[in-house]
Amino acid sequence: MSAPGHWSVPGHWSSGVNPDIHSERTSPSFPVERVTNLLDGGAELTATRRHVESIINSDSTFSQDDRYFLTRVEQYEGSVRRAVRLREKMKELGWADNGTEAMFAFRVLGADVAFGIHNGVFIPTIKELGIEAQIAKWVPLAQDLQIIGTYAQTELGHGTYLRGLETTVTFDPSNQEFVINMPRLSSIKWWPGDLGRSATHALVLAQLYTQGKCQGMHAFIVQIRSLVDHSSLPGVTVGDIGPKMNFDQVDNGFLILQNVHIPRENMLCRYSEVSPDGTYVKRGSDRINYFSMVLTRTRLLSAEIIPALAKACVIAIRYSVVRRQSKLKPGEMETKILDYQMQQQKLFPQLATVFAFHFMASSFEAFCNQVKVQIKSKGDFSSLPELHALSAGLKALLSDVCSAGVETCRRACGGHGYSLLSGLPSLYTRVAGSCTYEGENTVMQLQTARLIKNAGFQLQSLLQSGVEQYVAWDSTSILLAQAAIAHCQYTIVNNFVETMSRLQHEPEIQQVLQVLCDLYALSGILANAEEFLHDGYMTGHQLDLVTASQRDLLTCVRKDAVSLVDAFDYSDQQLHSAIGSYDGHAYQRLFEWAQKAPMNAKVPFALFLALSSCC
Ligand SMILES: CCCCCCC/C=C/C(=O)SCCNC(=O)CCNC(=O)[C@H](O)C(C)(C)COP(=O)(O)OP(=O)(O)OC[C@H]1O[C@@H](n2cnc3c(N)ncnc32)[C@H](O)[C@@H]1OP(=O)(O)O
Ligand SMILES: Cc1cc2nc3c(=O)[nH]c(=O)nc-3n(C[C@H](O)[C@H](O)[C@H](O)COP(=O)(O)OP(=O)(O)OC[C@H]3O[C@@H](n4cnc5c(N)ncnc54)[C@H](O)[C@@H]3O)c2cc1C
Repeated sequence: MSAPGHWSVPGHWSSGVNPDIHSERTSPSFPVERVTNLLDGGAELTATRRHVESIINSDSTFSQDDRYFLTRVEQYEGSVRRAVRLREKMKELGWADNGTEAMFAFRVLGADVAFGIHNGVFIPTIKELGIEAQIAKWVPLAQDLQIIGTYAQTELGHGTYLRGLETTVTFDPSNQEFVINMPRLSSIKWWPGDLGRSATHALVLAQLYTQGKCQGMHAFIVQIRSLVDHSSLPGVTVGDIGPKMNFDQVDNGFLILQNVHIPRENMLCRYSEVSPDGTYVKRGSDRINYFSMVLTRTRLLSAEIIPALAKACVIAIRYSVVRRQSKLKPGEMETKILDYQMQQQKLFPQLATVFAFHFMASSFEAFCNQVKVQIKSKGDFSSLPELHALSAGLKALLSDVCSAGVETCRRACGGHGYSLLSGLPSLYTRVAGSCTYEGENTVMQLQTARLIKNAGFQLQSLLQSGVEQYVAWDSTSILLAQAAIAHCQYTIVNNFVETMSRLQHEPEIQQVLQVLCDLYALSGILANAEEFLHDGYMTGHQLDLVTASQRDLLTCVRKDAVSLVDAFDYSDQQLHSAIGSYDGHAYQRLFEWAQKAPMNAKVPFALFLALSSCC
C-alpha cells in the first residue's frame, strides 16, 4: 500500500492482474479448459467460437467502449452499423447463414447488432411456415439485407390472447388478393422489433377470412416501406413506440394497415392455404401457425436468457474476490466479500443454476430439432403438444429464475452494482423483458399445467360439482401454475443428473460439476420447502440436513468459484463491465470509464456563468 497522500490519479493501468484475483486461479481443482469445451459442445467448437470472437473483437465497428454514454438514436444507429458490418464480414469470410461461425457471431453480438427480429424470427418463420417457393423467394433477399422483416403479431389491445387479435385479412377471389385492415385503435400492431425505422416488410399475423368464414390466425408477408426511398407505402402508418426499460438500440414499432392489398401468394402456406376460388385448405395441426413462437422460445433460452445470468455470475464473483470489506477476524486484513457465507449463499446457487439450465437447454434444443424434422419431413404432429407445453414452461421458469438471479448478483455488488458501468443493471433490465415477450410467463405456465395430475384432480372435482369449465380452470390456476413450475424443475434436475452420469470418463470435471448439481437440487428444495413439508415428502429434520449439506457445498464451491466463471470464457468486450473484467482492476476501470461521462466534459463558459450567477 502506498503511503497516505502519495498516490497518483490512475493515468495508466496497474500492470498485470489484480493479485487478489490472481491468487484465486493458481490451483483450480479441475481443468478449466475442459469445462469450457463441455459448455461449447467440444474443443473444436471452442476453437471456432474463439476464432469468431477474435475477428469481431478486433474490428472497431463492433467496439462499444462508449455504450453507456450514447443517446437512443446513437445506440440504434450503432447497432445498424454493426449489423451491416457483420453481413459484410460473413460474405468476406464465407460464413454460411446457418453455419457455426454465423451462429457464434450472432450469439456474441446478441441484441447489440440490429435486426434481431429480422434474423431471429422473420426468417425462421418463413422457413418453417412457408412452402419451398416462398422460402426461395424471400429468404435470400432477407439474408442479404435487401429487405428487412419484422414479426407483427401483438396489438395494442392483445398480446397473449391470439384468438382475440383484431387485424383482418380478407380474401378477394375477384382479384386474387388479400385485403388487410385494422378495424380500431386497439388493432394497431404494437411492439414488433425492427419495425419502428428498419423494416421494409412485415410478417403480419392476422385473422384470415375467406368465403365469409374466419379461419383463425395466419401469417402474411406485407411490404410496408418502399425499397427505393424507404418511405411508408399507401395505407401504411408506421413508427417507433418510444422509450423502453432496455433494448434502446432496438426500434420496436407500431404499424397501422388500412385497405392494404397483397397477392394470394403472400400467405405462408406450408400447412394451410386459400385456393384461387377462396376455398380454405388446412394441412396438419390447428396450432402450427403458433410454431414460430415455440421455436423462438426454445432459441431464446441459450441465446438470451441463460447468458444473462452467466455474465452476472462472472461479474459478481470476480468482483467479490477483489472487493475487500470489513473483517471476519479482528486484527486481520479486510475480508474478500466472497469469503462471507452470506455472499456464497447468494451467488453460488446462481452459478449452479447456470450449469443446470445450460444442460437443460442443450437437451431441449435437441428435442425441438427432432420434432421439427418429424413435422416437416413426415407431417407427424404428435409431439407438438409436448414440445409446446415444455417450451412454454421452460421459457417461463428460466426467464423468471434468471431475471431474479441477475438482480441477486447485482445487489451482491453493493453501490458499484447500481452503477451502469458494472454491466449488471443492463443485464437485469434486458433479461426482465424475457418474462413478457414470446408469451407472458403466467400464461406460459398455465399452458404447461395442462399436463399435470394433481392440479387435474382439483379441476375434475370442481367440474364434477357442476362448475363451468372456464370457472374451474381459472380457480385452479394458482395450483396449475405451481404444478407447471414443479414439473419443469423436476425435468431440469433429472437432466442435470443424467448429464453428470455421462461424464464418468472425465472424473475431474465430473467431480466439480457434481457439487454444482447437488447444490442446484438442494437449493431448489430449500426454495420450495413448504411444498415438500406440506405433501409429507420431507420432515423438518430432513430439511435441517438439507440446509447443512448446502452449507458444506458452498464451502466446496468457494475455492473453484473464479475458475468456474472463467470457464464461461466471456471476453471483457462481451461483459461490458468495469467491475467484472478478467484482470480484476475494478477501481481503475470505474474511475477511467467515469471520465467518459458527458457530465465530466469541460463545463461551457456560458453555463459556468449561469451557475455562478445563481450562487
Ligand atoms: C436478442 C433479442 C431478444 C428479444 C426478442 C424478443 C422477440 C419477441 C417476440 C414476440 O414477443 S412475438 C409475440 C409472442 N406472443 C406470444 O407468445 C403470445 C402468447 N399466446 C399464445 O401463445 C396463445 O394465445 C396461448 C396463450 C397459448 C393461448 O392459445 P389459444 O387461446 O389459441 O388456445 P388455448 O385454448 O390456450 O389452447 C388451445 C390448444 O392449442 C394448444 N396450443 C396453444 N399454443 C400452442 C403452440 N404454440 N403450439 C402448439 N400448441 C399450442 C394448447 O395446448 C391447446 O391444446 P389442447 O390442450 O386443447 O390440446
Ligand atoms: C422487449 C419486447 C419485445 C417484443 N417484441 C415483439 C415482437 O417482435 N413481435 C410481437 O408481435 N410482439 C412483441 N412483443 C410483445 C409481447 O409478445 C407481448 O407483450 C406479450 O405477448 C404479452 O402480451 P401483452 O403485452 O398483451 O400482455 P397481456 O397478455 O395483456 O398480459 C398482461 C397481464 O395479464 C395477465 N394475463 C393475461 N392473460 C391471462 C390468462 N389467460 N390467465 C391469467 N393471467 C393472464 C398476464 O399474466 C399479464 O400479467 C414484445 C414485448 C417486449 C416486452
